[in-house]
Amino acid sequence: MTSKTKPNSKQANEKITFNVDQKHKYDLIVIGSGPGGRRAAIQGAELGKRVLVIEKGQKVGGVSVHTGTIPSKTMRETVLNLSGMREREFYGHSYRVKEDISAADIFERLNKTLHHEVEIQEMQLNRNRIETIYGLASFADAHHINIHTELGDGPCVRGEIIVIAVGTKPYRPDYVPFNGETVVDSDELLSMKKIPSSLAVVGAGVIGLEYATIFSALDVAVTLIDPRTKILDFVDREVMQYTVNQLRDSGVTFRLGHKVEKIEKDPVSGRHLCYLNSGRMVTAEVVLFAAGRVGTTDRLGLENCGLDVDDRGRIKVNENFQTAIENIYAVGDVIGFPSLASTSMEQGRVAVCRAYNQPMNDMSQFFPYGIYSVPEISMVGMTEEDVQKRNIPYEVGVARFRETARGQIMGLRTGLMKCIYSIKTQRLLGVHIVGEGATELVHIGQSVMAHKGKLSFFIDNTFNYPTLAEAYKIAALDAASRMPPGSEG
Ligand SMILES: Cc1cc2nc3c(=O)[nH]c(=O)nc-3n(C[C@H](O)[C@H](O)[C@H](O)COP(=O)(O)OP(=O)(O)OC[C@H]3O[C@@H](n4cnc5c(N)ncnc54)[C@H](O)[C@@H]3O)c2cc1C
Ligand SMILES: NC(=O)c1ccc[n+]([C@@H]2O[C@H](COP(=O)([O-])OP(=O)(O)OC[C@H]3O[C@@H](n4cnc5c(N)ncnc54)[C@H](O)[C@@H]3O)[C@@H](O)[C@H]2O)c1
Repeated sequence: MTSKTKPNSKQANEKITFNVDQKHKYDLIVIGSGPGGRRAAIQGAELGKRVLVIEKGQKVGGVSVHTGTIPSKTMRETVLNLSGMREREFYGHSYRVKEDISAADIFERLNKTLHHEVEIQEMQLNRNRIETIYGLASFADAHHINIHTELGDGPCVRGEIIVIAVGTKPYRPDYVPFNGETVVDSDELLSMKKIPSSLAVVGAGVIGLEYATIFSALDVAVTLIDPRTKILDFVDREVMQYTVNQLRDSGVTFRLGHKVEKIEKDPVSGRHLCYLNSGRMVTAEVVLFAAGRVGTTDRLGLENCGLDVDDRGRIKVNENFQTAIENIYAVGDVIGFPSLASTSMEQGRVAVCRAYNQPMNDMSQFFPYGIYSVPEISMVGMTEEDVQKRNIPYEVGVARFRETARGQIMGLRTGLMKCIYSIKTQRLLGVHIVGEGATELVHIGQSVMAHKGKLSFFIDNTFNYPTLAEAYKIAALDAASRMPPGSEG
């Protein structure tokens, strides 16, 4: 189902007049204070506009700060530090920095990080003289928004331009007996009181994989279930296979090609039984249901401004992030792929620049993707499958982190970088990394690609030594050794 403009009965049949005093009239209203909304608001303020942000939560920051990016990454960092996992190649697999890591250990650091992050974001909004009203926004028409606050109905506000940045929430189908403690979604996981002995993760998307591997690093017995046999299909297959093999080695159980049909609590053991369509069963103390997310559009009153959503609550936009209604834009997760904090921010900036006809460059086509599983995966550009589909003659260069001096010093036995080059032009087409520091290392490849850089860049330039970045050089030499003669580009 696609999004389309519906003739709006209220707009079409009667002209409603809203009594909005001057104080409540804004050039730009942004609904939602996540990465997309925050960046849109700041861009508006930088253009000298009077800006209001409406946020239904109690603090600014959105999913990114409160239940998504920052909490999951803080949890990962805490687990890696306290478990001593990074040092195990040297000190043995039984090495632990702290025995019996508790939920309190994890959440203490989490709360500090979140508090700090909210403070920074509030300061940013204040510094830019952006007003914030806490309450649920719902459209009265294409320019007017009612705000429902905790105390009851708040003011009706008017915006010339409106940016919807309401994000997503976990998908919660009726057949899953969520109870907030032992059958949870990814938001509820963050109020966990104790670390379970076993965890079934339903859905091997990015969220499922990240949490499955974080809990596995805590010595929890983890089973990851997904109806697809090819998980994370946007990741290079060789890199994904390498990752899955490594995870199997470290004890994660995969049930791929299996769909969960029913979840029940076993009255005797108190554990949960996940019935799979194949007839198999997975038993675990806690079930994390992470099988996708839906747009937070259900209480937005979109019908009053003539906007429609698809079956996952998402809003359709054009290349300027403009919806079917001229003065309304939408950015971030609510418009769908790629649903990243990083891309949402950029969309917020671009949407507001476009709304006010500001001259600007197009968004770069090369955005990196970082998956903070353990080990982390990151990539930019085309996968090997992409170049094959496009019939581009290519060569691949591979480097293993253990081949670098820095990798040896760090005790890395695993970690892989795969670089894809065009044979014809020698340009770098894609970088795929799995292992320590992947999400940082990928930006070197991104910069080279954005400047149309070639294989020779990595061969001719000096890199710091010892670094993991040296892997780029090793991979380039590997690719060069297989390039057909006369293909210097
Ligand atoms: C577990 C998890 C881990 C993630 N990890 C990463 C990562 O490592 N890297 C990465 O780039 N991305 C990550 N993401 C994705 C990232 O969090 C999102 O892409 C990003 O938060 C989307 O930003 P947004 O501005 O679209 O909206 P959100 O951050 O979802 O914020 C939307 C805001 O709108 C508010 N709102 C909703 N409806 C209304 C209304 N009617 N009125 C007023 N306010 C409203 C909400 O309260 C919320 O504060 C992760 C997501 C999850 C769930
Ligand atoms: N590091 C990051 O950038 C990061 C981290 C987390 C989340 N995110 C963003 O959040 C978004 C949502 O992530 P997600 O993992 O919830 O969704 P997703 O759509 O990526 O994955 C959902 C998975 O659940 C599976 N599934 C569907 N129904 C199922 C069932 N009944 N039983 C078992 N499995 C089932 C699907 O096959 C799919 O693999 C993503 O688009 C992602 O971009 C990004």
